[in-house]
Amino acid sequence: MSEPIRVVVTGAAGQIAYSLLYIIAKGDVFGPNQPLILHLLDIPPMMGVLEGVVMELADCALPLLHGVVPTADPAEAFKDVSAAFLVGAMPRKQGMERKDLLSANVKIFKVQGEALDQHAKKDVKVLVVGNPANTNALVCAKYAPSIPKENFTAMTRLDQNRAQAQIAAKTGVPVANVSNVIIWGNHSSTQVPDASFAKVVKGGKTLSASEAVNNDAWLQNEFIETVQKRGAAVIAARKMSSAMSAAKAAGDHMRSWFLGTEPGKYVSMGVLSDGSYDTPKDVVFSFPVTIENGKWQIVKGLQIGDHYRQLLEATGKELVEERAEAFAIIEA
Ligand SMILES: NC(=O)c1ccc[n+]([C@@H]2O[C@H](COP(=O)([O-])OP(=O)(O)OC[C@H]3O[C@@H](n4cnc5c(N)ncnc54)[C@H](O)[C@@H]3O)[C@@H](O)[C@H]2O)c1
Ligand SMILES: O=C(O)CC[C@H](O)C(=O)O
Repeated sequence: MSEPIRVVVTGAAGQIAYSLLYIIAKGDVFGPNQPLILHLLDIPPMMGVLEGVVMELADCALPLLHGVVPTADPAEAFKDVSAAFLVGAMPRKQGMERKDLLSANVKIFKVQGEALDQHAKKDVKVLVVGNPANTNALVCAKYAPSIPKENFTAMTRLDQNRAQAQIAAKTGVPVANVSNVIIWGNHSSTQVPDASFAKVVKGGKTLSASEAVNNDAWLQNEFIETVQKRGAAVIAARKMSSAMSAAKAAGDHMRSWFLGTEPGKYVSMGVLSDGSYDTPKDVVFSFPVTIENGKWQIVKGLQIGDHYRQLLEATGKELVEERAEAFAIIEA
């Protein structure tokens, strides 16, 4: 068995962390032979709640969990970590606009970028879950200049999982039989769920999603809207933001990053745009990626249809606007 790695989860006393910590500590993310020391960061008023979470982690009696460090001090939380799940931020509640989150949350990611820069391992892999996730990841990367920019990513895996689940339900196959659905752009209602290159295994055959669904109008309209609005639908029903599914997706994202993608398959991640597919550069944009040896690469050369091209433009425009707003707030 290898030496334990240090993994930080911020917002550790919150909803998403409550599911995520168990997923990580039982070995679903870094593999069954990788022991861990979990660093749990939250704000001072939440230290009592965090104590309860620490008790429960102990009571789970998980063999891979070699230590737990609960703290309200970012320097201690980020010390020597190899992986960072940045969950801690305010979630949107009913009646709040997504833009309200920008002013509430963006400064957290400046502080945490600086703390990562000073205290984390230089090859730390950072996943931003806290919303607005793409722009928060951009801010975090900017304030951690000693860590490579490609080590900062934002979560669109929940959108990918939602899209896969919609296609599985429509075609009557288990969700694992659906692959290569793409999420382009921002983790917001402008995101572009795109099944043009998706595959569905049905009746022993591998089909395109278009063949399997046999309803392109559904794929180009209702499917896209359902996935774009799924987070809001969960908030309306639960009166709280998605948590169990968000935790599962965070685990999936980091697992793919550490352990790689399967041959012929790709996953979607918010990464710093290099301008591929005519997207704006220097925003964190979700692309399809393949991953090998801990390094992601944008899948190139896909032929994007006109319908999707226009949607990609709109989500890119939103990210450019968010970037301007975020840095205006930070620099004010
Ligand atoms: N990217 C996605 O797909 C996705 C999906 C679901 C939720 N989210 C976002 O994840 C975030 C967390 O959601 P939640 O439901 O767990 O919220 P929550 O309110 O239950 O928990 C958030 C926790 O973060 C803590 N926190 C606040 N500021 C902090 C700071 N500076 N440092 C450390 N901890 C801090 C809070 O005290 C709280 O315990 C929200 O912004 C939500 O919108 C993203
Ligand atoms: O605030 C929202 O609209 C979405 C919350 C969360 O990011 C989700 O996708 O479930």
